[in-house]
Amino acid sequence: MEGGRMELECTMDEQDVVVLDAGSGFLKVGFCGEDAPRAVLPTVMATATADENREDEATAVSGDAQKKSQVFYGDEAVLQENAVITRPVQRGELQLAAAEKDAMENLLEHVFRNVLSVEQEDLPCLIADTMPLGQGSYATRQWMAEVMFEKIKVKSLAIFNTAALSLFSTGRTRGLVVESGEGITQAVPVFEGYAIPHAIFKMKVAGQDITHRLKSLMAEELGEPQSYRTMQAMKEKVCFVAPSGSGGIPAAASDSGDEEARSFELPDGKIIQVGEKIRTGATEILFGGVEGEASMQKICMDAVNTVDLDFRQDLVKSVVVAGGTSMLLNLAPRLRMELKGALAADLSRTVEVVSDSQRRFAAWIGGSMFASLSTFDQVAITKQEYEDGKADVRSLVARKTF
Ligand SMILES: Nc1ncnc2c1ncn2[C@@H]1O[C@H](COP(=O)(O)OP(=O)(O)OP(=O)(O)O)[C@@H](O)[C@H]1O
Repeated sequence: MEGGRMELECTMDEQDVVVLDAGSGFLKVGFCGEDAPRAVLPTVMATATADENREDEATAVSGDAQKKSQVFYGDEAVLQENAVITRPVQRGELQLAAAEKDAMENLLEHVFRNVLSVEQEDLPCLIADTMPLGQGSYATRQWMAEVMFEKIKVKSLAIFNTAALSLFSTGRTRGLVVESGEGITQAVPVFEGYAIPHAIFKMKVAGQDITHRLKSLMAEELGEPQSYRTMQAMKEKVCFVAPSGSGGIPAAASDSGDEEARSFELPDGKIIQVGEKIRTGATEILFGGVEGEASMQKICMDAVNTVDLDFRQDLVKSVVVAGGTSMLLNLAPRLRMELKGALAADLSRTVEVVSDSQRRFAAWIGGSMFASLSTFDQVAITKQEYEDGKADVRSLVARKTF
């Protein structure tokens, strides 16, 4: 290994390993060795009370004999209007309340049975977890292990930190991973493939907050509110990061440039042109301005300042952006500029922000690559180990997840 980069020996195994990354917004799932997830669906379950008079609905009978409830997952779930919506992962953490656990378990069963259409039993599985291994993640990892072995009946299970996997997808083992998804943005120092828990800094400002900010800016502009889904699509199409901060954009922005890049079709068919102030104003919250929350550059600085002096150069040389929100145009150069201005001279000179083309699904892709290696079998918890360690699954996940 040289300078934190390593040779990736992708020794393909014959076996299919299911690779799963369930984020606050989207669940990514597919098979090892593939370069993209087979399916990406909202991490959402909706339970609607069905109209009793409608005979044509496929229903699940609830406890109440009078009522029937219908369950939807993913894209179908977010479209439901009069339904109880459950989002089991919030701000990057699997919620352990009964309703959320129930939703996650059902969602996993749905994914294995209907989305992947695989024989449910006896498949190895790799799960990406946003929370690093440590006290805070033991309970969720224990619950995941129980569900995967007892309900999904996997053959073996490995759980890895998303940041370590994202870094792995770039061929590096040392670096500062800046993950920004739907619910959480975090700066995670990774050393020789391991996330360093005490040096992780987070902020609750990510894709969902940009979407909400855009929603309110557009409601003012159009005089009527648009749905979250519409605003999410608009964000992904027209928003970008101001190269040098909001201060760099003139008050009366010229709105010049590519007309296609700033136009968006509303659900009613009307095509609007979105001004530069809105396109960059919504994303500016990543760099400060949300009360009580840090900025992307602050969490990076905190992470760098928390690790050993010897390791700081390695970190700033490989600041790797990952997650859906890192797809925003100009995010990497802006972060580099902010860090250059904030770091001490010796570190500022070497700072480099890596923005791979596959960054949106970096954690999933890293998982897909790792699960293809022959070492996967050596690190995964086998069904036998789970059965033997059942009395203390917590200590099993503490010992055998990463
Ligand atoms: N091209 C794009 N431009 C801007 N944002 C994008 C783009 N593509 C995806 N996103 C945003 O990325 C977010 C989803 O990213 P990702 O799938 O990494 O999050 P997650 O894993 O569900 O959440 P988290 O990691 O926070 O728990 C959404 O907010 C989505 O709108």
